[in-house]
Amino acid sequence: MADAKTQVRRRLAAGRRERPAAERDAARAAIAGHLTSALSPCRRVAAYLPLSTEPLPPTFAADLAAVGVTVLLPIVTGASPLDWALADGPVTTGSRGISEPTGPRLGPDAVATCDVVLVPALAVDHAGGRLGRGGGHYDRTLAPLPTRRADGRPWLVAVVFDDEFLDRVPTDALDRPVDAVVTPSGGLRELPT
Ligand SMILES: Nc1nc2c(c(=O)[nH]1)N(C=O)[C@@H](CNc1ccc(C(=O)N[C@@H](CCC(=O)O)C(=O)O)cc1)CN2
Ligand SMILES: Nc1ncnc2c1ncn2[C@@H]1O[C@H](COP(=O)(O)OP(=O)(O)OP(=O)(O)O)[C@@H](O)[C@H]1O
Repeated sequence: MADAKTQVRRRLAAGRRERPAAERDAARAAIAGHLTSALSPCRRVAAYLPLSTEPLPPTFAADLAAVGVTVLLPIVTGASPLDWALADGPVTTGSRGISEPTGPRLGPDAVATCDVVLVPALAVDHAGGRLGRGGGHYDRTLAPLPTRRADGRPWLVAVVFDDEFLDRVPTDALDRPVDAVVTPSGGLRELPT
């Protein structure tokens, strides 16, 4: 029998596939507006190139770079923590249909040098619990960061549609809570983690 996370993931992934394109595009535009104004003062941001169903516009990383932010993008390297490269060069199609940057690899530790990490999620709860796609890529990547923000680590921001910000999502001990969530209608909100 599929575990609790798998069942919730299936439901949320189906919801994303069924979401009308016009609704998705309006949500993407709202999220980009919230994030661009909040993140434009940052020095370095770890973003990602979205899949076709995700609530971030495909141009978001380039748009943020265009306002002077250094933007890093993830590269999947098997079961290791994600590697990173700058968003300023060409992209290629990497593992599982994800677009990946082709520039020099900065190494997994580069994530720690960012002010903010945008974290993809299928859902987030009010305590910062995050449900990802199940690869554990972000959990492994974020695990080495200090637990407390006072110890100097990036702000972790999950990006979801309105109806994916839930009271509770299934989590386990390896799941790293996020510090904030951005939704189209709610904007960028800090979470009590
Ligand atoms: N945009 C984005 N980049 C990311 C992630 C993510 O969730 N979103 N990841 C987070 O860890 C890592 C890649 N992990 C992934 C895990 C599963 C699938 C996946 O299920 N792909 C489907 C196609 C989905 C679609 O088109 O919507 C497939 O292979 O069938 C993709 C990426 C790193 N980069
Ligand atoms: N810090 C870690 N070190 C090693 N393995 C880990 C770590 N965190 C998670 N994993 C493993 O990764 C797999 C997927 O974890 P989980 O279901 O929490 O993924 P997820 O959070 O949905 O995915 P992602 O982080 O890619 O968005 C599990 O087998 C889990 O044991």
